Amino acid sequence: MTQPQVSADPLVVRTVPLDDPGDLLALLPGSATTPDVTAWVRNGDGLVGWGAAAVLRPAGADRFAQARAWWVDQVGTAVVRDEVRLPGTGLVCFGSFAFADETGDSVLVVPEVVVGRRGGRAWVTTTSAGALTTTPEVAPVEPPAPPSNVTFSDGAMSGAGWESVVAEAVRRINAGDLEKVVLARDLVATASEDVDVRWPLHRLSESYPMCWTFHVDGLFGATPEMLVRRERGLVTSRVLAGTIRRTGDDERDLALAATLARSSKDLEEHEYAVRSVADALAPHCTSMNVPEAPFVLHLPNVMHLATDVAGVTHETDDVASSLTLAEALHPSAAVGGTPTSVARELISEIEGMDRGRYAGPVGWMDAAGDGEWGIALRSAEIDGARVRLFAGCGIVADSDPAAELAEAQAKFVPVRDALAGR
Ligand SMILES: C=C(O[C@@H]1C=C(C(=O)O)C=C[C@H]1O)C(=O)O
Repeated sequence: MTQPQVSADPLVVRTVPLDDPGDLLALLPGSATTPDVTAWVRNGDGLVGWGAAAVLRPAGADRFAQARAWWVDQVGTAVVRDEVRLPGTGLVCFGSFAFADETGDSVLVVPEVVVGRRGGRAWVTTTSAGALTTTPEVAPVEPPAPPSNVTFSDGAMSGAGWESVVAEAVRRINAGDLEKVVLARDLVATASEDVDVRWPLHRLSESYPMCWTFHVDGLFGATPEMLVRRERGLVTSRVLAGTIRRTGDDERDLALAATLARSSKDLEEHEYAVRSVADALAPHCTSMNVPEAPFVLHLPNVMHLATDVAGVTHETDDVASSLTLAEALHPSAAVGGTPTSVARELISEIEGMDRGRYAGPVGWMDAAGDGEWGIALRSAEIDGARVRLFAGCGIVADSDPAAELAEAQAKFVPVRDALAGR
């Protein structure tokens, strides 16, 4: 296990207002010189960062507890001057957590520079251990180069191999072992040179502006699913489960959306996911609103059944509150299954790969306990010239392996396209 790194000096943090810096992603410096660029952007708003003033690499079943303890320590010792005072100003960290308890490393990073924008207001935060640094100039840099000569190949399993794993899961469900399990597969993209993560980030945020485009320590993607957002006591979660592929023909897609909203298989799968989120949030909330029926979320590649769950939390003195909630929710039935423990065991028994940080919480938090933790979906892990893409599907009693494979293919599309040149 990687030992947690604790910086000895307290963090010195300063946030000042900024004139509109334009496209946040265009500010990220070249990844060859600054590998630690971080991003969390949706519809043009969000946070981007670079450099690492403090880093923690927790692992194992208590990775969230380690992360919380570290954050409580950082918040308790940091010297902060915040002239903007919005969620995401002052001391902030980005994080990305392993899906499983047994495998994979997680990471939390406090960037040296964070630039944020929210509702027409922008700011820059500088953080360093021990001494105050000067506020850097914030300006767009040279755009990144596209990945070169990208080829794709199967990851741990071929499509046919994965279909037989799905068929095995359907057998287990019909034997009464569990109700739902989410199974994923990976795909490997290989380029002829190291991939600059800023390229796919730009492409993803352009093509999927309604999703949260993220990058933390090599894991990037554009997720449509918000595990939990906490903002001044208001807690929200966007639950997705139940998917249909788009055809590109708007009229036909509308008809398909109506079919999705009536499909008992998809409604059942969705219900498990909503229930798992509502049950996990309930102990942390004084009041909650769980809509009775889902809406259909239209994305360029797929449509999902979606439910926005909202609640009010009474846990106002927890500086890691958003992470406490993310831990309580992970893994929801949207990425694990029902019952959770049986589904987790089945995933590690038959999926045949390590998910790493795919399908784990990814996002940011500040020193007030506010933050946003998405589920790292439509994502990939970048390692030099090699990029590992992930996609998964919820399997229930009447799932068809071939249809699930096609659904997984559709979920690879965002990152696949983002790795292509223009
Ligand atoms: C597991 C993934 O997606 C999840 C599974 C869904 C489904 O099975 O219908 C829909 C949205 C996500 O909650 C993925 O994108 O990899």
